[in-house]
Amino acid sequence: MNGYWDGPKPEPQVRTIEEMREVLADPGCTSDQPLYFMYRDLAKSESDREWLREHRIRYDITVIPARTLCGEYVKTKGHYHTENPAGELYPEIYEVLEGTGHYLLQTRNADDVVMIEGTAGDKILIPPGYGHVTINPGKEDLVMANLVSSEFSSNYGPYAELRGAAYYEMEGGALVKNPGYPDAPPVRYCDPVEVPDIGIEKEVGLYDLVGRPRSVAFLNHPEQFMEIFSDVTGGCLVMR
Ligand SMILES: O=P(O)(O)OC[C@H]1O[C@H](O)[C@H](O)[C@@H](O)[C@@H]1O
Repeated sequence: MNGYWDGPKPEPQVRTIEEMREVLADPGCTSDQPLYFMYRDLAKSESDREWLREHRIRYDITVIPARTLCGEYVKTKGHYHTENPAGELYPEIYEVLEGTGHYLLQTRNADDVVMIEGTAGDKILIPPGYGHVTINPGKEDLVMANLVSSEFSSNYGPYAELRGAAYYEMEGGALVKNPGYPDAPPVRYCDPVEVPDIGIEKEVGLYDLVGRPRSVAFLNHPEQFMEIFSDVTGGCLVMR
């Protein structure tokens, strides 16, 4: 992540293949290398850290090296988010800093499966109600940042039980249906978002939203933003 972060750099959390085995297309695959690196709860200064804490927001950077595991592109483990006090599931927003990301979203009962491709500068919204996996389908590292409520936690159980997301992306780009989801519909495709109303734009880095309460309020109060988000995705991402 050198070049994308000039603040204090903590030790990353590292995902190993052992933690990922149950969600891989080939659970018998072996690798002695770490799969991806998560630099969580970053802040460039003490005053930024205080602001992030006050507004209950976390900024993270994740680095996913370009590799395949027994023919499957390396991806994140996959999780759903918990509910906020208003009963809405927490959303999240990503920014691609380098490389290409395939964000594979699915509803809790997998009756909607959506792929969003992002390259440098693109912002990818994970709306309330969707779980997500990020895949690096490229030949270079995928470096991405995210803003998310510091109050949320990740629920990995449903992905683990069904052995991953509804589809596996294999080398060359083929999407192979996970037999654990016999009724999953075909993948739909949506685009990255811009939400100029609240200052989320391609040329504005996510970290630049630190210090702008209006830009990040949706992360803790998604229930107040459902219409805006439905509009900016042209209805492609259904708010649930
Ligand atoms: O938690 P995983 O499914 O491994 O996905 C990895 C990512 O998850 C969340 O979005 C976190 O906010 C990121 O810090 C992390 O990099």
